[in-house]
Amino acid sequence: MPLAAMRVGYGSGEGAAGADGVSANLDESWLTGDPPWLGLFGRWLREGVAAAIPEPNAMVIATVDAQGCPSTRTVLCKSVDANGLVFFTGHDSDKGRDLSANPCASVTFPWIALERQVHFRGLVERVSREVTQEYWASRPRGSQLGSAGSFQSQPIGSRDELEDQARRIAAQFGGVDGTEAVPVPDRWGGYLLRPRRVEFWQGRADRLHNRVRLTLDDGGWHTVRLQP
Ligand SMILES: Cc1cc2nc3c(=O)[nH]c(=O)nc-3n(C[C@H](O)[C@H](O)[C@H](O)COP(=O)(O)O)c2cc1C
Ligand SMILES: Cc1ncc(COP(=O)(O)O)c(C=O)c1O
Repeated sequence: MPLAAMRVGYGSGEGAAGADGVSANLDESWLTGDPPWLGLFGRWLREGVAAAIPEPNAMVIATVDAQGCPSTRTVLCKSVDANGLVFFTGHDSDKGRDLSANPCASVTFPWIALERQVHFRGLVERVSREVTQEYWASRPRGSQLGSAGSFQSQPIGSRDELEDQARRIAAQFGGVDGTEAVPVPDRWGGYLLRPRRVEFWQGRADRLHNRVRLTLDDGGWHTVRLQP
């Protein structure tokens, strides 16, 4: 089928895997909690988990380099609370360098199977070393060794070289089957995105979608409905 002819209609509820609130129109009254995005975001995330969509906590994050050029890639959101969204990555990666130059990011949860997306934008800061260490300790040993064995976003000559490097570094900590703790590399850690703008999007028929945006200013959170 030609790309130009590929399209899916929204708003029938059929693609939505039984999630609540799909047939009803997204309404400002759904915004509950403090901050007011928290309740609905938590509900949609839980519905994504219940609907077994792949990696419901995956979010596409855009960062901007010192020249003002954006880049996007996917990361996993590892916690959410009233302060914002936490993810973990390499400080020397492209995104880590972008965030040092320009500590602002935008993320999208593309829950297409549920006919929904949520966008966040805000300032990003590093979490404390204690928070990073606690999350690191919860990761499988293989993932710890994978992160320790990779200098994220640096070039490497071949797959074999990457595997040799990872094996060498794993051996320093007793190897894949060892029991010696793998320390968190200094170059790896968590970031907190503190939202100042959040948009909930719900697909509807004939591209007449629902969009509700919340914005934080000195007076608190304001809600506005946007045209699709
Ligand atoms: C579903 C999925 C989840 C990912 N989660 C993470 C993550 O949590 N942290 C991370 O550093 N990279 C993650 N990655 C890899 C990134 O997308 C990316 O390739 C990497 O962070 C390097 O990005 P950069 O060079 O733009 O900094 C994930 C990739 C996918 C497809
Ligand atoms: C390179 C990389 N780092 C970190 C993560 C985050 O996941 P986890 O901490 O669950 O390993 C991922 C997930 O895909 C990843 O690909």
